[in-house]
Amino acid sequence: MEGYQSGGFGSHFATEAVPGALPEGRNSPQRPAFGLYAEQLSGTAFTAPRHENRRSWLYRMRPSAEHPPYRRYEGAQLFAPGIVKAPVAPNRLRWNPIDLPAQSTDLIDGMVTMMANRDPADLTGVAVHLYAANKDMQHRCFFNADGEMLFIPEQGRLTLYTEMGRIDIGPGEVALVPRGVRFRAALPDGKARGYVAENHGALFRLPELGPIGSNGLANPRDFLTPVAQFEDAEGEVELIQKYLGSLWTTTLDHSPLDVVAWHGTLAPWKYDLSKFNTIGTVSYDHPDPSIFTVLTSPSETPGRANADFVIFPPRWMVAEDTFRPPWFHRNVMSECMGLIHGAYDAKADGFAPGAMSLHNLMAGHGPDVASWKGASEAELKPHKIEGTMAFMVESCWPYMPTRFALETDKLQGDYDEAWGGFPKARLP
Ligand SMILES: O=C(O)Cc1cc(O)ccc1O
Ligand SMILES: [Fe+2]
Repeated sequence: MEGYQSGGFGSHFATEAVPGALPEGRNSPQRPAFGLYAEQLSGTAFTAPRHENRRSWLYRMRPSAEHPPYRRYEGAQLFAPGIVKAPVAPNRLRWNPIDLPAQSTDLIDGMVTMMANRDPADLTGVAVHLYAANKDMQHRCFFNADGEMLFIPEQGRLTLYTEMGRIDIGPGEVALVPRGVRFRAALPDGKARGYVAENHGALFRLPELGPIGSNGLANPRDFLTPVAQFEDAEGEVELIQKYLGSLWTTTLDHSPLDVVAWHGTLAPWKYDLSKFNTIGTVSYDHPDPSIFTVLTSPSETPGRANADFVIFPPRWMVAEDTFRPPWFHRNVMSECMGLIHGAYDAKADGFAPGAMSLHNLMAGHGPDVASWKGASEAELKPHKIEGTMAFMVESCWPYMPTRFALETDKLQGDYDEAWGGFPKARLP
């Protein structure tokens, strides 16, 4: 845990990389130490209720206001290309994993937007991207004005050098970079592949626990926030941002990762999914997957999430007289799924690590024929599902796939066959 603060999800953190850099007793002294510039970074409206209010104060070597105008960024052709305007077919979709790039490609140029819903300017909705990269971001940084980014690695570690400190994650861990926070990514394994959920709406938070009580699911203290770490670097640095759905670039004469100290409640973090306290039935029936919610972004309608980040971790299955895998269902919410490793208990075939699926609202789905048959005939002993980690980004807004998602040869043309050939029920 060296290099991280474990004060708990959403805590008020305080950290300085140089002793004396963080002001005491006020946010904006007349002359901050060492000539640093004080800057407030808001994650919620100034007037958001206190328990939801998130902001941090950054003490940096130059104000981030000092930059030339942005112009359109012409790289990363598959990142935020805009959503196809054509009517969206009500079909279930599934994609094989994307290839690692043949040319040298960093995280930003290796981003591939698969689907999104709502316009980022509506301050709601979510976009889901894949990434595949084989090069560190060199002399360039990125930030997302459209939302917070949840990184979900599937292959290869990521080192995220952010304005607010450094985060190292690998497959099985996730990391969040708040809206607006600049970062660059290095790939310690030389290559990396994974998923990103980009949330334009209310900030991800831990779900209410209701009758579960005061412990369980993702426990607040397992979220790790970096300590301040900065770069005092002159020389050209390209700064790219995603803003209202498109990419923009400008050139600075220094690294924007020059925050020497910061304090506040808006901060990046990482979380090891193996720490999730998974709760399930110890009697009968398969509970709704909301019981596996790691993070939720509420919409304005109570109980109806703008985005839920849900995982399907290793767990004991003990339910008696129960069809144990996910049941057949039609959901008013829309479900985008991915797989980090292992196999998913509702899909015997065709859903490999790195793959993605989309079951939009009212699409009938559930176990494929082989999973249904296996689970219907299985002897119901206690059984441990091991070595797996699938996830879902569930949203109340139906997803629109991008043109790439609809045209790529990774799209499985035969996905509907997963549910072909169920034997008809025989009535007495
Ligand atoms: O469709 C899926 O595989 C995800 C899912 C899992 C589950 O256990 C119950 C409902 C659900 O949508
Ligand atoms: Fe589902």
